[in-house]
Amino acid sequence: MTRKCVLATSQLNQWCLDYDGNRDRIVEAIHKAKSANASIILTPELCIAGYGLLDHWLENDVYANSWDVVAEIISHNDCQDIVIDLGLPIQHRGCSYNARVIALNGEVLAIRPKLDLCNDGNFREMRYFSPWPRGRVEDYLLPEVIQQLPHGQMRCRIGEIAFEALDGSFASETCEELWTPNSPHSLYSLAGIEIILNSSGSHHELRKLDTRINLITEATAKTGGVYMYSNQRGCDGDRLYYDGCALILNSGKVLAQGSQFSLRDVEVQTALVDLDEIWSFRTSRSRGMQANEPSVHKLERIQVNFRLCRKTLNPRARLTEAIEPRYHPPEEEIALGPACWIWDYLRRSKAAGYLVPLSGGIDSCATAVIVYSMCRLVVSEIQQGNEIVIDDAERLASGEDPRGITAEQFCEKVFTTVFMGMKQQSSKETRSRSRDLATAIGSHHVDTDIDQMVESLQNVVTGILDFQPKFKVHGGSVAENMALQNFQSRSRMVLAYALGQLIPTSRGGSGGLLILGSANVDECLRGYLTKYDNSSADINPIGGISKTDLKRFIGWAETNFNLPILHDFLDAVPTAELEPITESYVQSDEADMGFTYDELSILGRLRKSFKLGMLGMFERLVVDWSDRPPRAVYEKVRNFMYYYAINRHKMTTMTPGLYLESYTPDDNRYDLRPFLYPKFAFEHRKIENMLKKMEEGEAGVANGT
Ligand SMILES: Nc1ncnc2c1ncn2[C@@H]1O[C@H](COP(=O)(O)OP(=O)(O)OC[C@H]2O[C@@H]([n+]3cccc(C(=O)O)c3)[C@H](O)[C@@H]2O)[C@@H](O)[C@H]1O
Ligand SMILES: Nc1ncnc2c1ncn2[C@@H]1O[C@H](COP(=O)(O)OP(=O)(O)OP(=O)(O)O)[C@@H](O)[C@H]1O
Ligand SMILES: NC(=O)CC[C@H](N)C(=O)O
Repeated sequence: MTRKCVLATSQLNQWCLDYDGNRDRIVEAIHKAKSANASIILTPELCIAGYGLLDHWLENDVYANSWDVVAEIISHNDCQDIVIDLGLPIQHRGCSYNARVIALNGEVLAIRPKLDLCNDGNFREMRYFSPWPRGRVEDYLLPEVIQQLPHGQMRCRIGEIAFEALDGSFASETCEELWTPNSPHSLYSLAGIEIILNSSGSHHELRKLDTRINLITEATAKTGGVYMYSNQRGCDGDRLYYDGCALILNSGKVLAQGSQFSLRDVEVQTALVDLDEIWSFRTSRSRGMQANEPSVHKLERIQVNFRLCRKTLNPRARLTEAIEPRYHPPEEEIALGPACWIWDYLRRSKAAGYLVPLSGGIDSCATAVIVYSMCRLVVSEIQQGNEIVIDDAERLASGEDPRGITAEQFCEKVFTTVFMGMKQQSSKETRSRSRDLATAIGSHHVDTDIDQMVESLQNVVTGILDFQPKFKVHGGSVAENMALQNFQSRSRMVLAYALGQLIPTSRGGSGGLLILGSANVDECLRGYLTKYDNSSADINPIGGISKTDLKRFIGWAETNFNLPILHDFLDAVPTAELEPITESYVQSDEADMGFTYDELSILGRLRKSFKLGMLGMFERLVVDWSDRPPRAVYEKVRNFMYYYAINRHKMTTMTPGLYLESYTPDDNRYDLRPFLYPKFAFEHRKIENMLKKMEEGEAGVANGT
């Protein structure tokens, strides 16, 4: 005898507060699962309202609306005869919980609130929800909308509960619970539970997927049993891209894996498993001894009068075989994650397209290539007949049928790039690199100069002050030199917004373009940007990426997107081109900053970690940069911290950027450090004392004393 059953998990592109859309996507997933003969379907964390509601979780409406949607789903014709595990917020006895409703045939079997809330980095669950105490189970009074369903059900159990169906058992754990040292799945496994359902709201970070898959693989390789993982996908209205990747594992082996980056709103993964195999995996004596601990037997179980192993299954059907998990290299993650995020943003904001001020440097080039990547994904989905993408693309193509369109043609419709040069400052190379990139990706390109704008501003200022500022190369002071540079960079921002507002109309369409920013993390931390220049935009797909990773991405795209022009961007010397080019002087970013980009990435990484103050940074780098004299290391740290401190105020105005690492500098949502700093005199004194001892020690070694 075997106990074969089909299990289904899902990844859904939910949108915060889009109750109707979210419900329809959940019902579609349930329909797909049933068509595959599944007996359980798992959905993402808090998927009824969307995971990233943030302070909306404080509104009463959200709780009531979520129950309305539960009632609609569990009484829907397509949602019968299958166990449904749904994510929603719950109010109970004066507290709010992040919870799951487990339902079957129009009845709520129980509610399972989250035990370990996620409160690190950008997660703020403790601001809205209380963690549910382990082991507690009590009665829950169901809302009227459920009481009025045909079952007339008044109450259900709420708490840490497992379920025993007629031929198999299952229990839920929610996202962060998997990431904690004492995960509940260990207890459930010792209690003999065969299927764990993990419903998640987990966002994409570069190089994170292997941590997620390793956690599940190690957990199930040790405990045995099936582990199902469901995750939200897409941009649900904020700075995160949730990266799906729904999984089904059995005892350490991956059976099914959903895509991590795709424009599909609903994806369902299924696997045919034999629950009897789990028993053969769990025969060790040491496990048996632990399973007899009294704590294991306290787990409350709900009896479910339902068979997971459907009689209609073909007895000769093959069990799902193990596969190798798929990981994208980080370069490809940059190409795909931000591209999916900006597609959701574009279709949901109903804007007419994007505009990128293209300078001929790496950062704006990377942003432009991400938009091109979005166009490639859209065209590929159109070719595969994705009706939702076709509808959105049709709107963006001013009503033209997008079937048969190429990525470059679509790019021309939705994407404008603008080179805004200055006659004395801009080189031929940056202008032609920008134009050549635009031609290669197909963007609608504007090549213009801003001399007139800048001169007008300069004339107004000169008139007011009765003073003519000069560049450094013409004998001007530091303040004059800086002001003249900032006239240009801030004028570009004004022109970018003016063009963004009018380009669609001037081309016979309507609406406005969203301006994409392209400030990278390292330059932000150093403050190497002008406040309210093109670093200020509507959204920034590369706001969470370091310069080093961006360069690797451009190298990857050169080959994988067949864009030879990208090689020229990699070879170019980074320059802001804000000072006049003379026979003997060309401005250089690295000379201006006082750091190479590699040094900046290292210093920036230490600042991003939140763990080290100035002293800690010095102590770390004096070891890592052991080939440099300690005083030279100190100078780098001291200068970096000087610029960090005087420029930190700029971070309060950073463009909302996609979080792609466990850090972004933008708008103090992630980085809650202040923006006005003293001069670190205390730290300087301390490090000077340390240096004195180090230098005396080194001199002593050199003298042999
Ligand atoms: N403590 C404080 N709290 C709040 N605001 C403060 C402030 N201190 C200055 N400010 C404000 O900030 C202004 C100064 O900041 P800002 O206007 O940005 O100007 P600032 O930082 O002085 O200069 C811009 C810097 O960015 C560099 N840059 C510009 C453009 C492109 C690139 C490139 O990446 O290639 C580099 C440029 O070389 C220069 O080092 C002040 O005029 C004042 O309004
Ligand atoms: N000549 C230009 N034409 C159009 N946009 C420009 C120009 N110069 C700068 N920008 C815009 O302003 C942003 C900030 O300029 P900055 O010189 O700081 O760029 P950067 O940090 O060197 O990066 P990039 O590699 O994009 O040049 C650029 O990313 C770009 O979007
Ligand atoms: N929603 C959560 O609990 C997130 C948990 C976990 N840190 C993750 O990123 O997947």
